[in-house]
Amino acid sequence: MRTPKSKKSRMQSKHSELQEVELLKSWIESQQPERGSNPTSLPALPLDARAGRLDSTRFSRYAGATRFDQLPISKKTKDALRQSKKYVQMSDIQRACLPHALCGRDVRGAAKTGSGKTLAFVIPIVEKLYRERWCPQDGVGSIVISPTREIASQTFDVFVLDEVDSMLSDPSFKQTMNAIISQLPKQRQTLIFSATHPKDVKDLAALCLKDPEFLNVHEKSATATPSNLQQTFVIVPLHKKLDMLWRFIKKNLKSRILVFLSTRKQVQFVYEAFTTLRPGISLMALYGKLDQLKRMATASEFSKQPSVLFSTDVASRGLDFNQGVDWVVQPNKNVVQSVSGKLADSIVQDPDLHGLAQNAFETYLKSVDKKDKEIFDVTKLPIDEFSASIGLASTPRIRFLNNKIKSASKKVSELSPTVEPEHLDKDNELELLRKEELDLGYSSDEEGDKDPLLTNDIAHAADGEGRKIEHIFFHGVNKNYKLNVTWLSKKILSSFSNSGCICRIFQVDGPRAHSNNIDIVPT
Ligand SMILES: Nc1ncnc2c1ncn2[C@@H]1O[C@H](COP(=O)(O)OP(=O)(O)OP(=O)(O)O)[C@@H](O)[C@H]1O
Repeated sequence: MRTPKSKKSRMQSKHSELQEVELLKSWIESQQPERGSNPTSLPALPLDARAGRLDSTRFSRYAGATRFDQLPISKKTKDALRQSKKYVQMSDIQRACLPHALCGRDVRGAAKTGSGKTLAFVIPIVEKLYRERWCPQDGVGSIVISPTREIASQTFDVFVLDEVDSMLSDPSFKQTMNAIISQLPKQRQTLIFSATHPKDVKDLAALCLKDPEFLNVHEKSATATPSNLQQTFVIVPLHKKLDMLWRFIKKNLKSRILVFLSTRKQVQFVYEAFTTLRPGISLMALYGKLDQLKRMATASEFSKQPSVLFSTDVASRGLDFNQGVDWVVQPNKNVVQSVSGKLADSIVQDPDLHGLAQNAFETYLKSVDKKDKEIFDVTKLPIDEFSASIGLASTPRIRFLNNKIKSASKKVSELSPTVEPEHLDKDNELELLRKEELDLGYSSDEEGDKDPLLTNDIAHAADGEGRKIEHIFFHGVNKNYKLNVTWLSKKILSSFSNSGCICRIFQVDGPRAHSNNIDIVPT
């Protein structure tokens, strides 16, 4: 137990702190880095160079410092950094930002994720509050806003926005942030940090920074991730994703695998479902609605042992998992085991799991629908296969999706040319399901989103006169989709115009099948 300090020693330490503060203020003031400069481009200070007061009027330069102990920061901070043994040399973003931030300037810092941005703002905050002799009676001295509770700490003299790019991607966060900014005192130091610097970030910086220093230490880098992070991707059809994930986990039972899923309900479902199937590795789940203590315990537990952490994007930025996360991807389509059968069995026995599967299904589709519509089209997803792949016996009816499909079909019929009366054949009117539901008889393992009318992968035959017949089959017709014959003819003509064949189009609608022959005349 530490013995309480006597009044005399408290006075002495207060006196030496005040002296230190005066020294720090003079040092900082006299050696301010040039405005607009990037300290990393200055020559490094010699290793044995003296730091601090050099004589009665001169102080050492701190722009260009490479080590923490060359900076005008308090003994307390230096001791803490030294004790951790880890923090000796500064990272690039720290070398660039700290000299400007320590002399009270607004800073906009951009550097890759994991490059040490946190200390680049924590040290200036702590130091400023120390030099100002800030105490609890003075109220809130600094506010740090981070996108997740895990990395946020509530500390108004210094205002920090960390991971601002990630925060701005959430409209509700943007609103909250604007409300906070409108309440801040005009006199303040503001530091903004991000891994990327899109227009949103620049606009916000223009709004809340005064004469800022912009320090981008990785601007020549093509990516916002560290160069030693190996990135691989595997294209997996939606309905095979769970199988692939299961296989991947089973192959990496000694690893720490962080799995991001689009929604909380998906996390809950995959976590519960895989727990039921017992993969042989400990499983964990992390999402925003979990109690904060549980979230922190989960994140810390994950760092300690081989495990799989299913998470929403609550863990996607700023969380520092001590020992790193391993991930090896070895996709091999032929050996992918199917978990859907096992899942279907589990779901039959467990109504709760059934409810979770339905929620996961619906929220996944909604999450896709929220994405960039030019790239992601929820109506093109193979939803029946997806539903079966997560163990559901029948595809749940999703109202928002049905409405979308209806309006998509309306657009198709509006876009297709008007049918001339003589071409209309009521008996043979074709009904078309939406494009992605067309099935040309590929096995269920076939992937891709092929346009059946443009593919040559169709059955061939010949008619009595030896003319080649191309057969096109449509399956699973949805009554809402009416195909305009003229439109279809044009589409076929564009594909087979030189083939001189007969196109025989089959619509297979349950037990009934209609066919419609269209003669294609060689052009
Ligand atoms: N100068 C340093 N020397 C050694 N380790 C450091 C140094 N600065 C930071 N680190 C360590 O590097 C890791 C990443 O730091 P930090 O979380 O601050 O990065 P970041 O840029 O904020 O990342 P993100 O964008 O993901 O939040 C942490 O484990 C931190 O302790």
